[in-house]
Amino acid sequence: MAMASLARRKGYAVVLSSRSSFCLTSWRGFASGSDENDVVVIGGGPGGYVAAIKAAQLGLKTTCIEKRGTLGGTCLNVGCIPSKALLHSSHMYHEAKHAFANHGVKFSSVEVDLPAMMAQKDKAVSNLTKGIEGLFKKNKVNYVKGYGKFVSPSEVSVDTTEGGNTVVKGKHIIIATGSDVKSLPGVTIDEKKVVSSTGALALTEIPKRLVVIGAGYIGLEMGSVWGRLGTEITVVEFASEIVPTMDAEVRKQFQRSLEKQGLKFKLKTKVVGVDTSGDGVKLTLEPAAGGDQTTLEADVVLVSAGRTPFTAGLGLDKIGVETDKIGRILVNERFATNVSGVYAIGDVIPGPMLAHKAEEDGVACVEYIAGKVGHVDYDKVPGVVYTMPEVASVGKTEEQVKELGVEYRVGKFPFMANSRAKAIDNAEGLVKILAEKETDKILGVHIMAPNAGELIHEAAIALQYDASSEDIARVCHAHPTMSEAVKEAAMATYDKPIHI
Ligand SMILES: Cc1cc2nc3c(=O)[nH]c(=O)nc-3n(C[C@H](O)[C@H](O)[C@H](O)COP(=O)(O)OP(=O)(O)OC[C@H]3O[C@@H](n4cnc5c(N)ncnc54)[C@H](O)[C@@H]3O)c2cc1C
Ligand SMILES: NC(=O)c1ccc[n+]([C@@H]2O[C@H](COP(=O)([O-])OP(=O)(O)OC[C@H]3O[C@@H](n4cnc5c(N)ncnc54)[C@H](O)[C@@H]3O)[C@@H](O)[C@H]2O)c1
Repeated sequence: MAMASLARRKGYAVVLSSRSSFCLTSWRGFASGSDENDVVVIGGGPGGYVAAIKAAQLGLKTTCIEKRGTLGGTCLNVGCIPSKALLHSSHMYHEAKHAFANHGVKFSSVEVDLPAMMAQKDKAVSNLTKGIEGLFKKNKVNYVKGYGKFVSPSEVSVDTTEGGNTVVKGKHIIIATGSDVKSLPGVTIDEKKVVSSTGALALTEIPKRLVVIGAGYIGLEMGSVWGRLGTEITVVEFASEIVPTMDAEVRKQFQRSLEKQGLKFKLKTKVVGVDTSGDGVKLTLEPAAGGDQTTLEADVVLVSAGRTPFTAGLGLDKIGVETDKIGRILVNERFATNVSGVYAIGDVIPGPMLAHKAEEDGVACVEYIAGKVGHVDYDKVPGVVYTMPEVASVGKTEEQVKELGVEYRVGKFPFMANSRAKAIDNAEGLVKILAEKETDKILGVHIMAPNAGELIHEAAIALQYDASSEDIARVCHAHPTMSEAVKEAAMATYDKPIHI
C-alpha cells in the first residue's frame, strides 16, 4: 500500500497486488473514432457494471453488454440482494414469534404473508437494478441489451434482446460473464421440485420438507430462510464439516447454533439420485466414502453444491482464450488473458466467488487499462455468511496459520461478556483474533455475531494496514457497542482482556 501511494504521488503507472510484483503497465491509448470503444464489458454484474462505470469515470469510452434485460448480474437479480431481503424478512417473523415476548412485546398471533414477503424482495431488486441503469446514464456508459459473443479479439457480435444484431468494437474487452449453478450427476434442476438458489428465492408456498445439497454459503442462508418460516430442513454435505473453508473452532459453534435453530445435518454424505416421479422427491444417499444407500423424502430439494464459471456461447475458443480444467479464464496480475486486449474479472476467473471481490477486480482491471495503479489482495477479501448469527472472517484461519508453520497467538472474546450483546439479549458468538507471535501482526479475524458482517471491516482495515493486535486494542471504542468485543479480543491476543 505504501509503495502504491508513493507511486501515485509521483504519477507512475504501477501495479501493486498480492498476486503480482511491482511492474509497469502497458496502455494502448484511448479511442478516437466514434464507433470504437476504449473498453467493452461483457456482463453487467458487480464485476462488469463497476468496471464499466469506473472506466467511464477515467475518461474511457465504454459500452457494457448484458443479456439478462436488467443490470446487476447474479448478485442483484438472483443472489446477494434477494437472499438478504428474505433473510431479513424471515428473521423478523422468527423474532416476532420466538423472541419479542422476552422483551415484553406480545402479539395474539403472527403469520407469514409469503406473497407480500416476495413482493418486498422484488421491490428491493427492481429499485437497485434500475439504479444501476441510472448510474450508467450519469456516467455516460453505453448499455447494449443482448447476448455477446466474440468474432475477433476486438469485436463482439451481440444478438440484441429486441431481435437484431450489432457488432460492438473495443480496444480493450473485459469478460465479466460470472457464474452459474454447478449441476450434480443424477440431479436435474427443474426449478419447481428441484431448485437452484434462483428457484429457492421464489417458492410460491412454504414447503413442509426441504433437503439442501451442500452446506456452503447458499445452503445455509437459504436453509435458514425457509427453516425460520417453518420448513423442516435437512442439509446433506459431502465433506465432514459445514462450510469447510471456515475456522474450525468458529464453525463448531456455528453448527451448534444452526442445529439449535432446527437445521439437521447429514455430513460425509453424498446424494446419488433424485426421483421426482411421485408427489414429492425421493433422494438416494450414500456415505461419501461409499457404503449402504439410504433414502430421504422431501417436498423441495435445493442444489447448492457450488457454482461454475459461465462462458457458454461466448466464443472463447474462436479467439483462443485459455481456461483452466474447471473452465475459469486464466489471467495475469493485470487481469489480462493470453489474448492481447482481452481481460477477465469476477466469478469467471479463479479466486473467491464474491460480489465485492468482482467489484475490486473490475476497478483494478480498468485502472491498469488506463495506465493507473490497481490493487486487489485476495488474501484480505472478507467473507460473510448472512445467517443468524452471521459469521464473518478475513485473513487466515487457525488451520491455515498452523499449516504455514508460523508461531502465533490467539485472542478470543465471547459476546456473553459484551454489555451491548447482553442488553439486547443476543449474546451468542465470539471474536477470535490470530496474530504472529513475534511481531503481533494480525493474520486472521473470525467473528460470529448478529452483525458480524459489519464488525469485520475494522479487522479488514487492520489487516490491510498490517496492524498488530495491540494497534486495535489501543483504539478507543465507543461503549456500549458490539465492537468493544473486537477490542477485547485484541487485548486478549497481546495481553489480557478487562471484562472476562
Ligand atoms: C443465492 C446467491 C447469494 C449470493 N450472495 C452473495 C452475498 O451475499 N455476497 C457476495 O459477495 N456474493 C454473493 N453471491 C455471489 C455473487 O452473486 C457473485 O460473486 C457475483 O455476482 C459475481 O459477479 P460477476 O460480475 O463476476 O458475475 P455475475 O453477477 O454472475 O454477472 C454476470 C452477468 O453477465 C451476463 N452474461 C453472461 N454471459 C453473457 C454474454 N455472453 N453476453 C451478455 N451478458 C452475459 C449474465 O447475464 C450476468 O448478468 C451470491 C450468489 C448467489 C447465487
Ligand atoms: N454470503 C455470501 O457471500 C454468499 C452467499 C451465497 C453464495 N455465495 C457465493 O456463491 C458461491 C456458491 O455458493 P454455494 O453455497 O453453492 O457453494 P459453496 O462452495 O459455498 O458450498 C458448496 C458446498 O457443497 C458441498 N458439496 C459439493 N459437492 C457436493 C455433493 N455432491 N454433495 C453434497 N455436498 C456437496 C461442498 O463441500 C461445500 O460445502 C460460493 O462460492 C459463495 O462464494 C456467497
